[in-house]
Formats: sequence, C-alpha cells, structure tokens
Amino acid sequence: MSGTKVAVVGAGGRMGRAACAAVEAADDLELVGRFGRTDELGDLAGADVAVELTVPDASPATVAHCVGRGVHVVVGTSGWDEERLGRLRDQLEEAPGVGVLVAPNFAVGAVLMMELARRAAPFFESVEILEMHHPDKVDAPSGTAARTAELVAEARSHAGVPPAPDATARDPDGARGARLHGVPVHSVRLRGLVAHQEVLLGNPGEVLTLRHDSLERSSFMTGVLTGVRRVAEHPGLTVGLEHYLGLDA
Ligand SMILES: NC(=O)C1=CN([C@@H]2O[C@H](COP(=O)(O)OP(=O)(O)OC[C@H]3O[C@@H](n4cnc5c(N)ncnc54)[C@H](OP(=O)(O)O)[C@@H]3O)[C@@H](O)[C@H]2O)C=CC1
Ligand SMILES: O=C(O)C1=N[C@H](C(=O)O)C[C@H](O)C1
Repeated sequence: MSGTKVAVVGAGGRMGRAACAAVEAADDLELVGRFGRTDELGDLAGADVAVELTVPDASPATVAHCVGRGVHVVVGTSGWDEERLGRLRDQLEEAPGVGVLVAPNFAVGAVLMMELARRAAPFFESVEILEMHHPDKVDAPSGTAARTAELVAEARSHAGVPPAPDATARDPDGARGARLHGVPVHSVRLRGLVAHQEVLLGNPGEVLTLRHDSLERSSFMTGVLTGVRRVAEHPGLTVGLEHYLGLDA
C-alpha cells in the first residue's frame, strides 16, 4: 500500500523500532527507509517525511540534512534548546514549504499535562517539576521537563507572579535540583520506569499535583503518526504537538 513515504532515523533505538512498527501498521503510510548511526542519509530513500529519534548530539545535523533535501521532519529527540531552535528557524527560512515539528513529548496525556501546568502556574506560589525515567536515558533533565519549565515560567512572568518562596541558604550538594527558567527540576533515573513527570504546585494549605505516566512506548505512537500526517501542512518550525491538536487556541 503506498501513501506518504516515511523514513525513520534512529530506527534501531527503542523509539525508532516502535515508530517503524507504527508506520508499517498504518494503511496511509509507507515505510521506505530505516537509518542508523552508520548509514548515509542521502535522499532519505525518497521519503516525504523523516521521523528523527536519535540522540541530542546527532539530532541537529540530522534534521539539517533532511531540511536541506526538502524532506519534512518530525523530531522527537530531546535537547532542542533555544540556540538549536534558532539555527533551525534560520535554515527553514531558506527552505520554504518544508515543515519541522519538534515535539518534546508525543504522548497526548503529557501534552495535556504541560498545557494544564502552564494554565495553573500563575495561581500558585510554588512550582517544582519531578521527572522520572528509565536509567538508559542519556540526557537530564528530560526535554519534557525543560519545555514544561519554560511554559510555566513564561505564564508566571506574564501574570507578574513573584519568584517562589525558598529559604534554602545552604545546598552544597545541589539537593534543590537544577533551575530551568527559575523553576526547580528534579531528575530520577530508575530501573523499571519508562517516562513519568509530576508538576507540583503549592499554595498555603493546598498542593495540586499534575502527573503523567508513559507506561510503555506505544503511548508516543499516536502523536508520532499525527506529526507525520500533518507536518507538511505546517511549513516552518513548530515546537510542541499541541499546535497540531488545536490545544494552542
Ligand atoms: N518526544 C517524545 O515523545 C519522546 C522522545 N524521546 C527521545 O527520543 C530520543 C531517542 O530515544 P530512545 O529511542 O529511547 O533512545 P535509544 O538510545 O534507544 O535510540 C537512539 C538511536 O539513535 C541511534 N543514533 C545515534 N546517533 C545517530 C545518528 N547520527 N544517526 C542515526 N541514528 C543515530 C542510535 O544508534 P546506536 O545504537 O548505534 O548508538 C540508537 O539506535 C531521545 O532523545 C529521547 O529523549 C524518547 C521517547 C519519547
Ligand atoms: O528518553 C525518553 O525515554 C524520553 N524522552 C523524552 C524527554 O526527554 O522528555 C520524552 C519522554 O519523556 C521519554
């Protein structure tokens, strides 16, 4: 069955294998290429869309190669900070019609958790993020936690919320976690876990906990396929699957 031609880069990895299987199972998509670390990307086997699921060190060059060949890209790899996104935006200006989706998290529940955190953040004195992943993950904090911190910080700044109270005066071992956009982020790596996050929001006398659990990688596949099907309709750079789901209204 032919349809949108899809190549998966990072095809041998945990996510890459799941993405190949999901594309193969979809009647409207055709898996034309599986690329690993040592493969020449070339013309991406004639793909219309590449799904990029590698490692943060390799992702920018891989995506740049695809865009240079006029291939739309759905990027799941973490590590896309503002500097990397800025370089990609510049490249996309020279590639009109090419779409790139950078999705910090493809799970619908995680996208909703981030959106709910953004909305709730201005109503609470304190916000902290706890992200928990399998111990084979190479980067910390997770891309999801980084994006959540950014959204939370933007919402609080826009609403004029003061910094969260914190009397800590001595923390020689960094027990208070990393600070991303001023939001404390705590990373756990534990055998048995897949991908989990809690956003803790506190006020006097109350705590709201927003929690999402990806219990298996199938949780990401609906989002991957949505990205593949829609990326050509969104030329330029889109950050976050919410923009393809109508959640940005
Ligand atoms: N957005 C989302 O919803 C999700 C994002 N992720 C992210 O996706 C990425 C991949 O995760 P995961 O599958 O668990 O990781 P894995 O380590 O299982 O897979 C990464 C794969 O990329 C390959 N690779 C490394 N460099 C290159 C390269 N230059 N070209 C082609 N392939 C390359 C690796 O090959 P080799 O084995 O030879 O090194 C490996 O097969 C991570 O950044 C992770 O954070 C994960 C889950 C969900
Ligand atoms: O490496 C993972 O597993 C995951 N990576 C992404 C991230 O860094 O946020 C998405 C999800 O958390 C799983």
